[in-house]
Amino acid sequence: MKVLKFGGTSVGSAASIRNVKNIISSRPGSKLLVLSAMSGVTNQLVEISAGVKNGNVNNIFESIRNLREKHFGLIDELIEDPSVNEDVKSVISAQLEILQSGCSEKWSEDLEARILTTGESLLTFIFSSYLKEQNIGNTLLDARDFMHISNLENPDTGYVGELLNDILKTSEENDIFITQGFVRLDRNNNVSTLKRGGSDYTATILGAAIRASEIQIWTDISGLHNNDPRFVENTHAVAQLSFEEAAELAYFGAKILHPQTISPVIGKNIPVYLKNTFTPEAQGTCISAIAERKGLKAISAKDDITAIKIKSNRMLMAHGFLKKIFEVFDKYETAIDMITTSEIAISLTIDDIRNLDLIISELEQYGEISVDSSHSIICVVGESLIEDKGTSRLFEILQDVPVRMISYGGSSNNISLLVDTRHKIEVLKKLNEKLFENNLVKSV
Ligand SMILES: Nc1ncnc2c1ncn2[C@@H]1O[C@H](COP(=O)(O)OP(=O)(O)O)[C@@H](O)[C@H]1O
Ligand SMILES: N[C@@H](CC(=O)OP(=O)(O)O)C(=O)O
Repeated sequence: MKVLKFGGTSVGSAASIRNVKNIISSRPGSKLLVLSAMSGVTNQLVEISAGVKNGNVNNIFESIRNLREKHFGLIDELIEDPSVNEDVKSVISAQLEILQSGCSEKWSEDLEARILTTGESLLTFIFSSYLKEQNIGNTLLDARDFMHISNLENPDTGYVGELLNDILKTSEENDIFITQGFVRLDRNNNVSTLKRGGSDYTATILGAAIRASEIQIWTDISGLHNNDPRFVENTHAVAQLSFEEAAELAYFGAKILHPQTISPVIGKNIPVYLKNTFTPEAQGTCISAIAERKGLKAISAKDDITAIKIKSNRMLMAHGFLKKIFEVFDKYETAIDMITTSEIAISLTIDDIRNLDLIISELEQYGEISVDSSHSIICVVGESLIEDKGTSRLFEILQDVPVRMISYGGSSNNISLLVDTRHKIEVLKKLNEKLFENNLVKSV
């Protein structure tokens, strides 16, 4: 079985959905399709949840009306048979009524998750009905029956596999299974999400769970590009990446992949292909166990980074100092991304600032604290990158930009720079021009 994930733009209109149908019907073999909500829908649901939180009821009704029009319009374009059309609309109406009655509840994280995941339920039902009307047999699976993920960072794919395989065994004889991305049940069996963009993660969790032969992530661009195409011109798709290279790029901001997408498949050695729904013939990117070539592959950037500096003379020659600092971050379950030290100071970065005030007040006992928000980590990635003699040019290129921290040597595949977000686009452009366009860094 292969797992194929189609993102919001791939299911964002009737024309795109017809492309998806052509892609799946031209590829033989059994498939598990993971679908996102239509593009823009989850953003609207986020606004609805915010409306419930702030008591802004008028906007909620307006937004639910918009969602109804959008999905009814899609049904009218896709489903011709009047009685099927009507049946599908009545199921969608019922789901929107559940959404609306949920909006009269008191806001909670649980309610927010139920609101946010409605888009995937609506779209998968319409898509499954459309395929059936086109005589393409399929079974719609409710992700809440098997996406039982207690630990978001380290999902138990074995358990998910047991639940899903039991369901697959008793399902009708179909080659095509369809389920919702993004949704999970948490340790208390409440509906929750895999965080924004999480359908990619659903695909790799399910791929690992059923030991799929491969995972395909279909989106609106032909593979992972060597730089962020939203900010930089003349980028190109990277044909092949190792799991480690792709994991670094996803974690450090390459938006095409949810940050945790790669981790479930590394141990299972299942290849992941990134493909374009709108030009399916394009090669895209293959992510697999070994990097086929060494050297620079791509650059990504992760925003909303906060740098914390702890300055203390007590650090001089002292052992155990770093342990105490790390214990504070551990206590507040806050992950550290970058770290540099000198004899009297330590600088580190975090992206989760929910407990920043508490962390700072505890760190103050160890030294003088300074905090810089609105920074970006620029991550330069490639197998054995630091053996590449050309990388020293990186610092010449950036001599005009203030670099707050550098991480070099932690992994041989990655050099990270911390810059003020105001300089991010300038840095991405300069690196693209000098490292790729002038080809200063050669493969080692
Ligand atoms: N390095 C990169 N390579 C490819 N796409 C990238 C990269 N960085 C950012 N992107 C953006 O990611 C988008 C695809 O991701 P996303 O919008 O989440 O798609 P989907 O809705 O299919 O999940 C692309 O349209 C592109 O603008
Ligand atoms: N619909 C969810 C989940 C998702 O992964 O969407 P997409 O595949 O369009 O990034 C979101 O917008 O966050």
